[in-house]
Amino acid sequence: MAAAVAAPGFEHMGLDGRLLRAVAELGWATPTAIQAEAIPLALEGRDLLARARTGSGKTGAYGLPLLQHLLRVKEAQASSAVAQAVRALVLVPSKELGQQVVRSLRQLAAFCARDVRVADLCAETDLAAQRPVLMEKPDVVVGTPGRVLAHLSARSLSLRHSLELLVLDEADLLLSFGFGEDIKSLLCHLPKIYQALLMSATFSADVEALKELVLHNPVTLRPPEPRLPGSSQLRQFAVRCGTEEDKFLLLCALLKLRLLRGRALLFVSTLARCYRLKLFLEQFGIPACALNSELPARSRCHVITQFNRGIYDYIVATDEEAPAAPVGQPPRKKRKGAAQSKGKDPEYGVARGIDFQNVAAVINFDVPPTVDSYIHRVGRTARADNPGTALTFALPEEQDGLARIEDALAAENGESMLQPYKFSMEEIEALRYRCRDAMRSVTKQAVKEARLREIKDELLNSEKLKVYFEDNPRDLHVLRHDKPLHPAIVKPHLRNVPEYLVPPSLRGITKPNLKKRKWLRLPRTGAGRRGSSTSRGTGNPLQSFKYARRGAKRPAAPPS
Ligand SMILES: Nc1ncnc2c1ncn2[C@@H]1O[C@H](COP(=O)(O)OP(=O)(O)OP(=O)(O)O)[C@@H](O)[C@H]1O
Repeated sequence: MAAAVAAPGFEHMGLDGRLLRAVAELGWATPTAIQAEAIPLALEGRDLLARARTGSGKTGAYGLPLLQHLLRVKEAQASSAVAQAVRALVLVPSKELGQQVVRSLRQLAAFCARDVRVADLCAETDLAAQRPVLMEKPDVVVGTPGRVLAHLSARSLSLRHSLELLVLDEADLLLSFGFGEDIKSLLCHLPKIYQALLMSATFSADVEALKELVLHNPVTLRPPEPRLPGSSQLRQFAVRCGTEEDKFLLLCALLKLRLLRGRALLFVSTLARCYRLKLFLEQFGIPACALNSELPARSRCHVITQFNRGIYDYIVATDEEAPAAPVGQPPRKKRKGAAQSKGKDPEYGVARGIDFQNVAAVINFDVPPTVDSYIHRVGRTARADNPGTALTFALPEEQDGLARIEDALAAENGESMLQPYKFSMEEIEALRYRCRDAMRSVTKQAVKEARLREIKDELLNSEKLKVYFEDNPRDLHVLRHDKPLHPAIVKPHLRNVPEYLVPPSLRGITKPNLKKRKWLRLPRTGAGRRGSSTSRGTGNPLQSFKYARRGAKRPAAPPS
């Protein structure tokens, strides 16, 4: 993370002591570049348009001045008769991000929780259930534009006389998710004067249009840094695969032979592929959670929370997002109708903004559709100052897409960022037969059945999350989302990899049949998270063939 060296530390920013305590508790020693620039300006009351790379601490950059502002108002409120009111609104593009923002704001407000109340409108409860929360006039409301507008229209929320601060988080995504119209309608419910902060990982023509709508004479912050961390923190590899089978084989070798150390997010292009990959991994006894727009929001958020507690190692995610409208064209119409008719949640978003913790690697099992989508997916690793690795698997027909990404990254960084991942497939040929066997078992029908079963299970889980676990949060860990979805097709022998199938250079070193630990509860403090497994040791989770015996023929390791 690019910390601002010359900039003042948090303690010199004029922040309330309670906020400084929270910052220290989170283990934030110095402000990040964007925080160092944005916080003083926001505290002066300026409108901001801020772009900073993924994982660079944008939430703190707006969260701290927002809370500081509210604390000041509270102080004044104590001495005069100012009424309690909703003074700040944070608009987010997805429920997952909303939940995370609420969590971050509450962490930052941990020592002034009685003074500042944050309401979460992203939970999947219906409008009526959220009304009592809004009647209490929380100081901050966090929600998607659609949900906030619904409350404004139903008059369960009123901002016209009280709003003082508006934040648009992940502004580019708010538009590409089709919230443009909602935002426009929502603006009619706001007062004439308020401070606005617009945060985005990317700047596009759409964001410019939004800037015109909501910002007044803003300061534009664009720290001169590429959108992803440099190669000393984030190693990015392009893996050219000859066939679809090669992709599955390579992934199987990486995970089963423990060539890839640490936890990983695996991104695929479609829902069917999400379940295909999950079922494939199940064949080898590798549990993974699926994360996609078909699953109930409560389950999705629970998966992310549990992953961040260290309970799962792998998530297979589909980030289906509407591609941004071409430059110069108006933002797309909301895709609500189409998405909902297929049972998908238009307010779903995993690749963007979610602060997955301790992700050693992002694997693009399919090449992302756009450069932005690559940036956002890969931005889930190497967050804050942790190291990370990104591997992008590309079939011959995906090479053009990969080349576009390579060119864009090279133009941004002034050098080529994607290194070729030289892997000698011959070394893992012995696993090919098993891999083929597993792929054969994962038929279209099996995928369809797994998908249906998952939705059914997760709807039940979601209900449990609502009615039972809300009252008994200590029992939450018993609800898992990585159980096998189709045990009937699992061939038990595939779970164990006999020694003769292990590449000679790894025999006696890697332990593919060792049972993985089931539970790992990581401490939730900032300091604990930052001293994570990913940041220990060499920092390179691909320790592939580090242990290869001298003289033994070894498959090529990624260049270091
Ligand atoms: N000053 C800081 N020092 C150390 N860690 C920090 C600091 N500020 C934020 N972080 C941590 O960095 C991580 C990323 O922060 P955050 O989610 O705000 O990034 P972001 O810029 O919003 O990313 P994205 O664009 O992907 O949403 C979080 O785990 C957060 O706790």
